[in-house]
Amino acid sequence: MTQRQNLLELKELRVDRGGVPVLDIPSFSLYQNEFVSLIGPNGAGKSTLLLSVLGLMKCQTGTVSYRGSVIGSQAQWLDLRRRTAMVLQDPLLFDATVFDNVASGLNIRGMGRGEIKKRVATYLERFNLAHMAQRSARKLSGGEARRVSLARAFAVEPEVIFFDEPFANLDPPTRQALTDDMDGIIRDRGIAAILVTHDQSEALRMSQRIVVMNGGRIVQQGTPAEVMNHPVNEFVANFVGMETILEGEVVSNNDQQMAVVVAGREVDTVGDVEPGARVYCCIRPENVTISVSHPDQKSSARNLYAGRVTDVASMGPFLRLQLDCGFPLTAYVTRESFAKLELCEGKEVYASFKATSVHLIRRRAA
Ligand SMILES: Nc1ncnc2c1ncn2[C@@H]1O[C@H](COP(=O)(O)OP(=O)(O)OP(=O)(O)O)[C@@H](O)[C@H]1O
Repeated sequence: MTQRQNLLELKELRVDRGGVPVLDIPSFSLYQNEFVSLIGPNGAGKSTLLLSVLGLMKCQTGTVSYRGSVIGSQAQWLDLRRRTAMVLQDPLLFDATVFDNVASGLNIRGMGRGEIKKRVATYLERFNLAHMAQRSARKLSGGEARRVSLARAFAVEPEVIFFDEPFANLDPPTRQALTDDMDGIIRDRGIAAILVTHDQSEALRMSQRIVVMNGGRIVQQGTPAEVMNHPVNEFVANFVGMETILEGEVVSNNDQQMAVVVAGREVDTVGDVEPGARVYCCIRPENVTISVSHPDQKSSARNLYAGRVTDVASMGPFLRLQLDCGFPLTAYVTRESFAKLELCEGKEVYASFKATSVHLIRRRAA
């Protein structure tokens, strides 16, 4: 197997703000072509981490390395910033035309006029802004302003891009369209990215790795399925909401009645994704029904699996069951049902859920 190339590396990074420690990262790496999402509650240190990576925040200790070299001098920080781009929640556009805003990063980098014109035209086109190139950036809607800010960031053709909540407060269709555009460019150009987001489905859809932060520390990191299905502690479990997230591949779609293969088993779902696509099937634990004998034919649940209880944990009025059905599945049962069904660890059960209970998210290519 080829070794993944380490692009950006943080070591022993500690940051204080207002005299209070807010970031403590013993080590963190971003690899070539990798898309990482940072999630965590307000004040977890996500934005501070992005600012520190670019040398925009004074660190008490620690190093930032890029392509194996520790960044030390001002010239090295400047070089790192020129190889990267950052998109913030507030688009922060200049009082100038859309064209001039998209060109601004290229002007700073000293690119020739002819080349700037060509480059800006390409990115205006990609973000569907060509028709408003001469409009004042001050007269744009929120969604249009975000497009300009994305076009400006991508126009410098960065090696790494950082996003700090770039789509917050946008309506879902606009958000979806922008993430699709952004995802396309990131893949085409092999750009590495770190996204700070409060939208977990966005993190699932876009990322190869999710990093969960709390109190200035990384509390868990892994593939979306690892983090969602195997939270390392109660904080992560509560924060991610403990859905079951299964990696699968669509094998058929007949009029939106779809079948997805997960760990060799078929899961029926409803949606519109083409066969061959890689997806996540997300199933909320409250939508899984448990029985100890084979349910009768009248059940409307299309998905039925024999499985075994592997773990039982208390969740307030419910008990949370971890099941092994050939794939991991989480279910909630009331204490009353738990007693009535005589459930316990090791018990053989049947788990069922409706096709409409499966929420599908398309996976990014690895
Ligand atoms: N200008 C500042 N001065 C002092 N402390 C600050 C300042 N900005 C942020 N902090 C503190 O630093 C810590 C980390 O904040 P940061 O903005 O990095 O968190 P975050 O995870 O990005 O939060 P959010 O999701 O709310 O944007 C918090 O405790 C915050 O109160």
